[in-house]
Amino acid sequence: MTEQKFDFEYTVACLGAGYVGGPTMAMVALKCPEVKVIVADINEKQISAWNSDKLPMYVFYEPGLEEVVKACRGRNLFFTADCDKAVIEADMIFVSVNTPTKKYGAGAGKAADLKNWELAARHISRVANGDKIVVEKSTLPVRTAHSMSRVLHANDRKLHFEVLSNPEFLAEGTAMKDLAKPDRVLIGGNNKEKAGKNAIDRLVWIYEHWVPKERILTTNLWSSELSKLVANAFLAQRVSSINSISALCEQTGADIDEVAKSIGMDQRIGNRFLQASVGFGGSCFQKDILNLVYICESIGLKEVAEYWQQVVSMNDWQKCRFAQRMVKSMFNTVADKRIAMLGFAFKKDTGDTRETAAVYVAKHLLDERAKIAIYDPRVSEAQIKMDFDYYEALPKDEKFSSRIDICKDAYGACKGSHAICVMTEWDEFKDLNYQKIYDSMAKPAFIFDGRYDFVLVVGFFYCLNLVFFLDRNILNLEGLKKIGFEVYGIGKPMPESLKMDETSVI
Ligand SMILES: NC(=O)c1ccc[n+]([C@@H]2O[C@H](COP(=O)([O-])OP(=O)(O)OC[C@H]3O[C@@H](n4cnc5c(N)ncnc54)[C@H](O)[C@@H]3O)[C@@H](O)[C@H]2O)c1
Ligand SMILES: O=c1ccn([C@@H]2O[C@H](COP(=O)(O)OP(=O)(O)O[C@H]3O[C@H](CO)[C@@H](O)[C@H](O)[C@H]3O)[C@@H](O)[C@H]2O)c(=O)[nH]1
Repeated sequence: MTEQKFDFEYTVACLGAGYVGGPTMAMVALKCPEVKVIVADINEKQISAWNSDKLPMYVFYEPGLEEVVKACRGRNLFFTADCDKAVIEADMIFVSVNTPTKKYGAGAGKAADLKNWELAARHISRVANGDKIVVEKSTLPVRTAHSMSRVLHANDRKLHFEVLSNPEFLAEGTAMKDLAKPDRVLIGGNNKEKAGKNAIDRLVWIYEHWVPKERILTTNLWSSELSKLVANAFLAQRVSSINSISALCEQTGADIDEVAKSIGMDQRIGNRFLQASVGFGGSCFQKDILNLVYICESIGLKEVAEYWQQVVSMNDWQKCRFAQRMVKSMFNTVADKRIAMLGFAFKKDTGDTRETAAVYVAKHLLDERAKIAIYDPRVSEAQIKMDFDYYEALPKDEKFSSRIDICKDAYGACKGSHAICVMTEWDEFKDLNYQKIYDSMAKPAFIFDGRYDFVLVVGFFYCLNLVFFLDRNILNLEGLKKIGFEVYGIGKPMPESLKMDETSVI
């Protein structure tokens, strides 16, 4: 991308051009035309994807993103693999590198792996030619800023680096909307010192271009770092809570739709994040809660650690429960049966598959020797293959192609299958011709709906105009029953035939 010459008032760079770094910086560039924005990544492939004419949808499918990138790229938004140049040019450097769960050594399976963050900090310290503001955009354990400040200052050139925490709260699939109209922007800094206050003011100035001042919160560093972990823990806790109740509904005849609506209309509880599902996925919830658990364990807060651990354990149980329900319903065997999996992404409107519930359900079914036919409108075959490897979902000595069939559409996946499981709430799954699908399947034809979608309903309550969500399974379960399907919906009263199977011995 050739760079045109403009006099920019200020330059920001971002190390890490992933799901967060790319969209976040694109929004800064859109809203702050006088600011030059450079997004740098050590992964050259990633950078050439951002610089390509059409953003590869399997890499960055995010509604509204392409339009913003096209409007700003080459004007005040630049993507580069030259991280040195980005650091040298920038007054402020966001660090938005990945901080996955550590897989080795102390804290393996729980603690955040800070390797990338430390490398980025060392890089900045090594090549910077002047004082810089360094902004934590990645999600990090509380008190990371302290360690990072030490790493950054371990240079012999007497440079000063002011570290801020500015965690990101966007959700994938709605990232551009979330960035354009955030509930709040959180900025943590050393608000006791002049340099810290100046740095906070600079970052506030950026966001003030489009975010109302009252939505920009400034706090101390540790509150900001911790708030990000806590926000995700609370959100995930709601999903695990409603999922725990979904199991109770299935056994008692209560209906999870009705329960969620009834409790959600209580304004103290609120109606969002009450959609029961096969389990939460995505790169953040599990990782961030485990990180919180690890921090609590490390400082001896055993009871607090156990409390939050249960949110993840409940989620694991829900994924497993869903897969077991499938096996039990299908006469306790799925060996050599073709099972159509509709959706593989961890939620709709994204091609992201990190920690997707689909791969865990698939693993369980493959252990039971099923054959799986997968269709997802935004996830490539290569990505699915990588996920099966990464999560070791395929039994040893089994070839991917002998057990997994990646299909071009839902009809192809369902054809000849004994069962369908809906793993992602893609809108297109609501409008399929289910009669045609039923006719093409082995009988009895089962359908297991692991997802809820919602319709927005505007209701009037006294004089107040209340907006609430009415939950429902992604599929019209009653309609499917009329066609002849054996239907299972999360949190729906279980049919008597399935209840019988529940008590049977494998
Ligand atoms: N994905 C989300 O929805 C989301 C939302 C809020 C916060 N977060 C947090 O933001 C951070 C980034 O998440 P993500 O989903 O964008 O990750 P990602 O894996 O999509 O992107 C991270 C990028 O950083 C690059 N990178 C790694 N080390 C680097 C270095 N030293 N210099 C330059 N580039 C480097 C990688 O090549 C990769 O492209 C994580 O801490 C995550 O927890 C993610
Ligand atoms: O009622 C609900 C809501 C969500 N989910 C599932 O929970 C997961 C996470 O969904 P969501 O939070 O919408 O997506 P993420 O992109 O993972 O966003 C979360 O994680 C980000 C990374 O930290 C944060 O920035 C966001 O604020 C936070 O919502 C997905 O599998 C959803 O299907 C449910 O099962 N039921």
